[in-house]
Amino acid sequence: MWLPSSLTKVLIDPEIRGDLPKQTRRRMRGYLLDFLKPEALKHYVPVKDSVAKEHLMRDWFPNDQMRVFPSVKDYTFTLACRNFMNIQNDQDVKKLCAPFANIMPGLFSVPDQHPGTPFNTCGQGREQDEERSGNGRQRRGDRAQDNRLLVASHETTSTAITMTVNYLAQFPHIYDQVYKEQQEIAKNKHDGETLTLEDTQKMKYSWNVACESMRLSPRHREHSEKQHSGLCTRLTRILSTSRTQRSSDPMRFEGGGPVPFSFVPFGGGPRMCPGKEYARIQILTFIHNLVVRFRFEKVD
Ligand code: HEM
Repeated sequence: MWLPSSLTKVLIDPEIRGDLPKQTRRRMRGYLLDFLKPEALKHYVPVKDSVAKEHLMRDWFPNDQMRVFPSVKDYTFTLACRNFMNIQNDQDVKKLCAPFANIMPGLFSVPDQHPGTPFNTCGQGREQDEERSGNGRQRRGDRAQDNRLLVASHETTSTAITMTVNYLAQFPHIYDQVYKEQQEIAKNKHDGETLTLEDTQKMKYSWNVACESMRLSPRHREHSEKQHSGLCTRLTRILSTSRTQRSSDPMRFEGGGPVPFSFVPFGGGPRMCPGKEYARIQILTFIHNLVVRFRFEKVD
């Protein structure tokens, strides 16, 4: 059960929760926009492509069945560590992953300090995180900034990828069209050549499918609100996205796209999610590598 955001607000340490004063929020948005400009995105695509390949070959290839969400979270977490914290070594990513996994559930829990509760475990995760970065070595503000970026970029995109895989597994005729589009891109690559930003721009149908998966999943919306907790509560007060158009058709995103505010997984207006393009290339590189290598069906 999700707790209403007004309740979570009073429970969480503001530094973790990301409920920022207006000025800090603006500064962070400026910093992020710089980080996420097209030149930067261009460099992220080959990295995301290689990490997706490695991830699928290592974690998916040996298995007949996969639990998609936990596995995709490893992929997005590795990328967030590489892109935002410059942590390149897999062992270091793993070290950070455990305390971070403990922090996440505690952010949205009842403040019960008893051992074993999510809130208590969250505190321990945070201490480990402080130990990792060394109290003197990394300023508290910088660490909070890193944590916010990790939270904002990591679970939202893994939820979107999971919903897209779920959608593709449910609708074989849509899977076939995505496969065709991705094969078209794959067949023009030589061995070892990575995807580029231009390639992701050609993945129009696949992006429509990802958008449709996000739109059809109110859980996704709740999830991104949870993960961006404090960063994105404004829109929820005026819109219920789970009530917007419900019939399934990825082609609605063609041409001028759906009517304004009928599709708002990234919010809208001046506070619209600055990570949209980053999320788009992350989702598409994963889907590309998945569909050109695997056929899959839903077990549960
Ligand atoms: C599928 C993935 C994602 C979804 C669905 C999503 C969704 C959202 C939504 C709904 C908002 C609130 C917008 C509003 O209030 O109008 C938001 C804000 C925000 N998002 Fe995302 N997001 C995603 C990925 C990301 C990524 C990858 C990053 C960072 C790299 C990011 C960083 C942020 C930040 C910093 C804000 C606050 C912006 C502000 O208040 O000015 N998001 N996001």
